[in-house]
Amino acid sequence: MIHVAAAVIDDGAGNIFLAKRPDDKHQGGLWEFPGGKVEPGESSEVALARELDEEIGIKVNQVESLIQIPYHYSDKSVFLDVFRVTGFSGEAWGREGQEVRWVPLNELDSYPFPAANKPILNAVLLPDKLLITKAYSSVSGCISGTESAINAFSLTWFMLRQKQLSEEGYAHWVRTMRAASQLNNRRLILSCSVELANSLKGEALHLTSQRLMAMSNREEFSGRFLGASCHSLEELNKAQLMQCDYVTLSPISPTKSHPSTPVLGWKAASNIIAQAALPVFLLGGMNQSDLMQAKSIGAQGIAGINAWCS
Ligand SMILES: Nc1nc2c([nH]c(=O)n2[C@H]2C[C@H](O)[C@@H](COP(=O)(O)OP(=O)(O)OP(=O)(O)O)O2)c(=O)[nH]1
Ligand SMILES: [Mg+2]
Repeated sequence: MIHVAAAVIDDGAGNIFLAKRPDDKHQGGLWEFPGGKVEPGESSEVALARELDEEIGIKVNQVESLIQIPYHYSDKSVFLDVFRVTGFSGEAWGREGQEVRWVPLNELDSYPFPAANKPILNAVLLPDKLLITKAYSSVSGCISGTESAINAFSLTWFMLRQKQLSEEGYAHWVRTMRAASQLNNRRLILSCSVELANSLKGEALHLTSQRLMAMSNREEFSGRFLGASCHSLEELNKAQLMQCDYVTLSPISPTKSHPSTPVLGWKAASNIIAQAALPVFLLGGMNQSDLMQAKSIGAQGIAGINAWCS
């Protein structure tokens, strides 16, 4: 297994730094997050700083772990240890003659990357705080409640979970929310059947663990982001088999919405995340103050219904 440290660098204005791999190298001609092999005895962070100096001429002074991905190509196996660079000095350029580019977030998906990079893209495109709507009795109440939580916590994504609604009712709420002024420029994750999500042309769908376990092929969903609720390693493995783009892992701590469900706790969550090569949101009893700890055990971030109440 070749241990590689790679960097997601943003310019603070929503652009990500990419470099093109030379044609004659492994995965040549494809775009990459700059970085390279970790040398024996070197830590990933030290390797990252060395590689970014060598390849793109910047001095890194702050990084945050983003995601770790073991991947088996037919000719070699790599372990990508991916960091978000949160502080650096100097101006990034192609110091080895490679083509480089600052790419807007919404164009990242159109670049050809090595196959191992899909989870990195997902980790970059998904937020670290995810709102799951509580049950509302009217769509107008849902819109105003969701808008105020989104504004109060600067959220960009929300999942519309309304288990009390029929499929018809859910479709009606989605259409109404899409027409609503503030919510239509946030990213909506549907929580419904695959069939309904496809007919609503949803870009993102969250599966219950039952729907996940019943799914037989990723291609059943036609949108970009497929997520699923997981409560165990078995469900996580199924989510990875279905090439899910992210999962939620729950319940981490006791929660108002599921008071009698036994909790996983942080230790078990951390062990499950270590087996995950995709972004994991911790769910259940989470609130804002848990975000740092969640990231420190390798999670993408936190999700919650009651996490976003001031
Ligand atoms: N840097 C980087 N490597 C990636 C990405 N995705 C991916 O599959 N890889 C693979 C390709 C290579 O097999 C390996 C990285 O090796 P590298 O060629 O960058 O190594 P290096 O910078 O130390 O270069 P060299 O001294 O071996 O020429 O990881 C990515 O996004 N960034
Ligand atoms: Mg390299």
